[in-house]
Amino acid sequence: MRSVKSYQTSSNSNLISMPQPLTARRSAAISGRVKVPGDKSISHRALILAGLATGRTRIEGLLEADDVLATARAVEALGASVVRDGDVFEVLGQGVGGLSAPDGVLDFGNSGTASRLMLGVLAGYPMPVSLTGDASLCRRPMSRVLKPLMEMGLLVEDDRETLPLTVVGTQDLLPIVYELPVPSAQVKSAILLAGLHAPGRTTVIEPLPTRDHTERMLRYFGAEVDVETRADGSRAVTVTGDAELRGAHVIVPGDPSSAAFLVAAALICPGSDLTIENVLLNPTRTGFFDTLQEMGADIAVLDQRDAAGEPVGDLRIRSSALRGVRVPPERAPSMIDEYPVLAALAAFAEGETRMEGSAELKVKESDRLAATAAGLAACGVTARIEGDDLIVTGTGAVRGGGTVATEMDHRIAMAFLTLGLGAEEPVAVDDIAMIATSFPAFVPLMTGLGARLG
Ligand SMILES: O=C(O)C1=C[C@@H](OP(=O)(O)O)[C@@H](O)[C@H](O)C1
Ligand SMILES: C=C(OP(=O)(O)O)C(=O)O
Repeated sequence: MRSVKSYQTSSNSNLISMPQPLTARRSAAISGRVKVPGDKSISHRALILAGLATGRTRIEGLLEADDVLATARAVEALGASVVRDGDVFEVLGQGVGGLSAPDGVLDFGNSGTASRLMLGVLAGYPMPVSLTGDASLCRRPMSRVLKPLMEMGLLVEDDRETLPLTVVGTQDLLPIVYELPVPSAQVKSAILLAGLHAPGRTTVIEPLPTRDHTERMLRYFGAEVDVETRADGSRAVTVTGDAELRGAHVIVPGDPSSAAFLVAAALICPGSDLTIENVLLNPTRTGFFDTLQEMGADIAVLDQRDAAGEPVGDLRIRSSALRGVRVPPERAPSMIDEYPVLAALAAFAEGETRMEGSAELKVKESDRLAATAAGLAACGVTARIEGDDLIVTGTGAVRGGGTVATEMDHRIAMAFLTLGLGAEEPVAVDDIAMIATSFPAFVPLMTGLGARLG
């Protein structure tokens, strides 16, 4: 058994390291049968709920990437124990309300999800806790979670709205009804986690459905959660407070946001025939696959099944000629992390792809609208930003030949390495270090399937 405290990660140390550039070259078929690592969103939630549960939780398939290890360390720093036993992570939780003050600052590295969800947890504890992150995370907006949590009773020192910050929670949290001003599963989840400590019912109203892993997993651990879907498609999610969570057995399915890069590579490299096993197919996460099917992609879903409360299946992808499409704004939450790789694919399609209503992309690890448009321009692809929309003009072929600035963003790095596998000239990215935040095995896994990366 090994405690997570002994895991060293590359991104959250804030050490200045040398950039690690990498080049992608035009590749032949991407073929074989693979599994992608565990879903990042579900992995964060499994660790957090396990820490808040009484008794032992066993987590199979946890994503071992820097973002998730930041959550694991925070859960440990707050008094739960997290140990690895072979392929399974075992968490001994302290119960809702049973966590204790950490010795030092909680460092969330590059992870928006870890920091925002933990702010929701900390709202219920009357103790000062300081949170920080890397340069990218310290630029990202925290007011979106602090505002509702302050309505519930959280205090924030110095009125700060970005990390680093110090917060003090309370045992007397107020339950609230809160309508999300931005479609964000992180904000919804932070409020629901705080609601576990509040007496009565805490409700989050979401005009557009966002990923619902927190709701599903709260129920799985024994909390009372009601979801009402209204005629206009909005959802009211209510958690009943003073909840008790019981340790559970969680099985984390493969991450569709990581699978997206493999799918894209198989679509653009001629002669590919790739099967990805055990991919999470929760409908709040499948907007990318739906869009690809509209673009003419040959993707078959095989053997749909249930894995501990989440739908999963195997995907078989064969290389395909793609056509440009309009991606409507209401689809954005179900594919929010897949826009950079969709934009890369759109470059290989015939005709224009309009990705509408992508404002949230501006506040991710980088401004992904700007970084994607700049990367496409560096590769000779015509793309423009109109307001919150990204428009890519595909011609069926990509020149490549450029160096892409990844802006400390793992998804920009992986999207442009993928694009390079189909481009005429090699495509370099300036730094692959941040890939470790979500998909550390990306390069060896892709290389094993036939990708020319080096
Ligand atoms: O709740 C989650 O696990 C996530 C929600 C999304 O962020 P927002 O809530 O900011 O949209 C997504 O971009 C992120 O990668 C993971
Ligand atoms: C946006 C992402 O993650 P987070 O918000 O957790 O940093 C992502 O993984 O693309």
